[in-house]
Amino acid sequence: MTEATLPAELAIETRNLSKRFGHRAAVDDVHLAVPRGSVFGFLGPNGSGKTTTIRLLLGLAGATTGSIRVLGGDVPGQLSAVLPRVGALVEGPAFYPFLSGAANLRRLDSADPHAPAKSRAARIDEALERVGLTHAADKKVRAYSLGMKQRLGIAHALMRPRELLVLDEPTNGLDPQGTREVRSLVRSLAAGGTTVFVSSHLLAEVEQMCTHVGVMSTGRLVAQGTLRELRADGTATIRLQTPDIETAIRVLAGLGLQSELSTTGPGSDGLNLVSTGPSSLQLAPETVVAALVAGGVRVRGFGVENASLEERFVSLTGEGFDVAG
Ligand SMILES: Nc1ncnc2c1ncn2[C@@H]1O[C@H](COP(=O)(O)OP(=O)(O)OP(=O)(O)O)[C@@H](O)[C@H]1O
Repeated sequence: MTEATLPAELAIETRNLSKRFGHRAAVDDVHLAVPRGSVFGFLGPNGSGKTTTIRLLLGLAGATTGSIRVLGGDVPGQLSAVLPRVGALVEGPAFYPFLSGAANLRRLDSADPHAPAKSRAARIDEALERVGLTHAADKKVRAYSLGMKQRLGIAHALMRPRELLVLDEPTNGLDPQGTREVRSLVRSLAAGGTTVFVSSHLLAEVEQMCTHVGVMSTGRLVAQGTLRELRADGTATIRLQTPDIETAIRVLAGLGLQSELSTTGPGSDGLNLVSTGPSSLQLAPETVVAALVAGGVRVRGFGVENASLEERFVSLTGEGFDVAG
């Protein structure tokens, strides 16, 4: 293997990871590969096993079988070396409503034996600034909106330099404004070089925030890769109306498309052809039409449909996703 073909270093890697509750596998033979520097969207419908996987990654629950490496260290074996380098927001931290945001961070940080007391005040200021809460530092948390509380949770995760942030459904329950705040925060953290592993049941959200995606369905990881790779895994469909069926089939085969006659379409007399091929062919309509015309095909009707990411996920999981954010 040459250097260029070596896989990028992984921030998270699991092999054969499974977690059973009684007879039911909440996580079923999952091989996760999260590259360093990625914003990895862990996408799946409710109940598909995302939270359970995250709890395993953080050593909050034990796996039934399989292995986990986080930032190069074994979990749970090397958890004490790994965890200080990981910031996590799982199930939302419990804040005291009668204390200010800054005072809550002080309490949480002083309870952390690894956190140096000397730099505490400066670290709190910096974390609040990174999540855009400096103006509300002295406000009591009971006066915070949900979005502000969520950002305070992320500030807590950022109190010390982190190589990896794990966020479980960070926009759940937020209003559109809070959702936008958290999404833009995730993007800015990633721009600063932190690997972010973020779970979501919203496809649109993952498309907006993430570079990579892993799709969970009933405990199994049914696809993972870059967003671009997953889009390219779909099917492109071309519909053509022409009297020159034989020639058209030949020309389209030359472009990598398989054709069959169709009874539906604009032509009612057997002149409709439906051709399919992988979306990765990235065929532009003008390219296909030009090839047909150059091959002597009389094009009387033509259309291209590329499978959307949503259709791809529905076909993978057998379920619809909420596509709105
Ligand atoms: N402690 C537990 N005991 C028994 N079953 C559990 C336990 N924790 C989770 N499960 C089950 O495992 C499955 C996966 O749950 P999990 O919470 O990981 O899914 P999820 O994708 O995070 O969904 P959600 O977004 O609703 O939290 C579900 O069927 C759930 O009921």
